[in-house]
Amino acid sequence: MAILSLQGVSKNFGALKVTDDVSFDLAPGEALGIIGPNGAGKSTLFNLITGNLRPDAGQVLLDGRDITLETPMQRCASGVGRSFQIPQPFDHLTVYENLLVAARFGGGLAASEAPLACMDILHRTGLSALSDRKAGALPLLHRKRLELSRALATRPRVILLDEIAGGLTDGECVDLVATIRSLHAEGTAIIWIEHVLHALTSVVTRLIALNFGRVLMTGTPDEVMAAPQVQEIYLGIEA
Ligand SMILES: Nc1ncnc2c1ncn2[C@@H]1O[C@H](COP(=O)(O)OP(=O)(O)OP(=O)(O)O)[C@@H](O)[C@H]1O
Repeated sequence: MAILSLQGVSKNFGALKVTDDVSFDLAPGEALGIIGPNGAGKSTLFNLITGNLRPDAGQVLLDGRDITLETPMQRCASGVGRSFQIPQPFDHLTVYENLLVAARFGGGLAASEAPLACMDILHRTGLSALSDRKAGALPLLHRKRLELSRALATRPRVILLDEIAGGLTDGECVDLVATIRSLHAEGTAIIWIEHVLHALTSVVTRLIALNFGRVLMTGTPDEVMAAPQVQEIYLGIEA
């Protein structure tokens, strides 16, 4: 059974149809990429999955259970974690405190077990040495790492990554990809929105191309990237 399913999900902002009858299944442990031009509705799709937005039509299912009307907090507790395109840490808290909040209130960890779990995650994402630093003082790479760490601290079974590699140098990107790969290897299901295609396609086994809120194409990364309609709309290449 799919861990996550979208069934005919649509969302309008006024007259603008931002998500248009989107359906797909995510298998347990699958790594799925989502691509599409700016404004295609990628982040909106994440907001519909996490409950930050309610769809106008369609259903979101987790483990076959309809969660369409559940709050973001309920979905997080059920195992849906996310990172935001623009990192959203509590700037006035330290890196460690940010994780603690995510682990206690998002991941439901007890006060006795959360500290060790947070230190493990910080080690894994390369932030241990910065655990006492205020989140608001971190440079971009470390803010991205913190965003990923916060998502991990909620103990997700499905993690949604929104442009986590954007703005990083090639070297920084390699490290981040290694962390995401290790998550995938452990069996965490991943949906990753990314414009840095070489990073994305080095991890995901399936791609969905979105355009004007609709699924334009689904397939292996090679199939989707080679498709004339994808090249035309996404890469600006005339077919
Ligand atoms: N809360 C909102 N109210 C009105 N319009 C919105 C809202 N959120 C997004 N939009 C519009 O919906 C469209 C899709 O936005 P979305 O952020 O989902 O696109 P995206 O594919 O993630 O783009 P990008 O690659 O630039 O991040 C855009 O035209 C955007 O301006």
